[in-house]
Amino acid sequence: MNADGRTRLNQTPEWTALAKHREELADTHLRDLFAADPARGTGYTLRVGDLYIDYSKHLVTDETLRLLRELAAATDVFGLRDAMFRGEKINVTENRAVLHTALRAPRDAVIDVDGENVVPAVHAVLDRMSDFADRVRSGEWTGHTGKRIKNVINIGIGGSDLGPAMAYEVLRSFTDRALTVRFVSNVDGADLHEATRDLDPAETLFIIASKTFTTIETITNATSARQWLLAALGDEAAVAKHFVALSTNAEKVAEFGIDTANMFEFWDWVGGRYSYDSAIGLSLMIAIGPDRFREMLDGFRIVDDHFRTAPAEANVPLLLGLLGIWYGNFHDAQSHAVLPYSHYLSKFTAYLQQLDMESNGKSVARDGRPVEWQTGPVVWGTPGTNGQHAYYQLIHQGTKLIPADFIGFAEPVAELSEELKAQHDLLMANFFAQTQALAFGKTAEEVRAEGVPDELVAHKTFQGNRPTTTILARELTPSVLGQLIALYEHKVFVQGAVWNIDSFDQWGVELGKVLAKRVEPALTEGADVPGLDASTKALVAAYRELRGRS
Ligand SMILES: O=P(O)(O)OC[C@H]1O[C@H](O)[C@H](O)[C@@H](O)[C@@H]1O
Repeated sequence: MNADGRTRLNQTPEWTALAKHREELADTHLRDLFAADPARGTGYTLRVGDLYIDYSKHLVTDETLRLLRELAAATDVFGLRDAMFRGEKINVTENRAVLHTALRAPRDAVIDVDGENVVPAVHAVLDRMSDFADRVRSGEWTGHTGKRIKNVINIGIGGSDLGPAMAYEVLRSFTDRALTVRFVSNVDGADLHEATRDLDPAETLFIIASKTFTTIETITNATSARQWLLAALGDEAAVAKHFVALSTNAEKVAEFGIDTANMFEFWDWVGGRYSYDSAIGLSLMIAIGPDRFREMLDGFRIVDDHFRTAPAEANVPLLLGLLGIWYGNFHDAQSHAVLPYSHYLSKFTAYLQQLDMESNGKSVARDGRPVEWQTGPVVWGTPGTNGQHAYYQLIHQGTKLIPADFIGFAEPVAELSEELKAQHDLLMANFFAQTQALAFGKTAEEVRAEGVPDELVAHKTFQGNRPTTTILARELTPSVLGQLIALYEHKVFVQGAVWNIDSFDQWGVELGKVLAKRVEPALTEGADVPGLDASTKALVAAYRELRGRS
């Protein structure tokens, strides 16, 4: 038993049963599974909202799915889910509620944290954001000199960057094209330089996004942005018209010099990587408008409701989470590829990397004891067609098992010309062809039958049996984006619940931050930093020499 009263995961009978079942299936090929069940292609599918989910090309049978659901039941995934939705402090190491779902709750919902209903505050901020976004979009909110705001720059990092940056890209065709919206995250001065070099400060609004408002990269970039603005406008008072803050920390916002009247608030029960549907989404809301932002929230809510109420057999986030566990814990898969067949989803996987890897990249259980089972996978991927001409070789014929999600849309984006829309069928032909090739491969007999010389047969054979999920929707809309993100949020939740880890803290990012602060004086002043190891010391010396400082 654990300190939290739970049997160690890998000692449960459900785990052992899955390990045994895995052995029994060792020689089963997807070709066999499809041959045995002609209805598999339609039977192994689910719908949630506008999403059609095909999981038939997975190395699973009804029995596998039953055993996986038993594991979920034994680990009380739904119990933890209900505790999350109720606002219980399931982020145990930070003693916090986990309530990103409250960010998209309807106005009349009641969700208490420490005896207070948080929903009215959520809607009050959304209303203020909407009002502000409308004023910027209409030109009513002007810069210090009276010029209209034409450029919006979000300065933030991690969860205060990836969400809005990704969603802006995804929903580009819904944005006000007259506005230039950019995202600066890297403390490398080149990032801010490139984002501002062709802009007029008098027309530029900076949105400083930071949950804590202590993140050194963001504060450094925000300070430089203020200097850039003041160098041009020369008046401290200009800051009030060109800087707004998105944060949970009013004190630090005021300390930085932004009037808290220009601050949009969120709360410690919203994790950074779960925050882009909070005030952190302000840049996105300015770009797409409040109505579309709310459509996106509605999309999130569709999947929240589904996750909360659908029975285990039809629960899509549960299914996707369990499939990941099947491969990561019982097939030794180390990574998970997310391969969108949409140019607009180019930053989607980067966003998921933080969502998944910061949440489930843990090696101690909730009781603080080391886990004896694999936890979160390496998540990676880029838009699929480009990947096909680069790394798909390894997915098709390499030695590693890489389960993958394929995400595609039936309709091209509305604003494309007819000629460009005509390319969509070719895009989607690739989409369908790839999962077929991955699942079914090409046997040596088939290769031989094509007249391939004997010495090349092995090279041209595709083993197949590579599992994929296909996620298909009619079109890419704000609602569909919300649905997709909520789907992955809850998938990550399911996996963390089974693994019995805290998916909502991120202590693993702290050490590097502390060391960076300690190392900096060694770079700038040549200070003798105590505790520097021999390798780092030599590297610092080389750096100083290269910069002509020694
Ligand atoms: O929003 P902030 O407080 O500036 O934090 C920005 C990011 O930095 C941290 O180091 C965490 O790893 C992330 O979870 C967070 O999203």
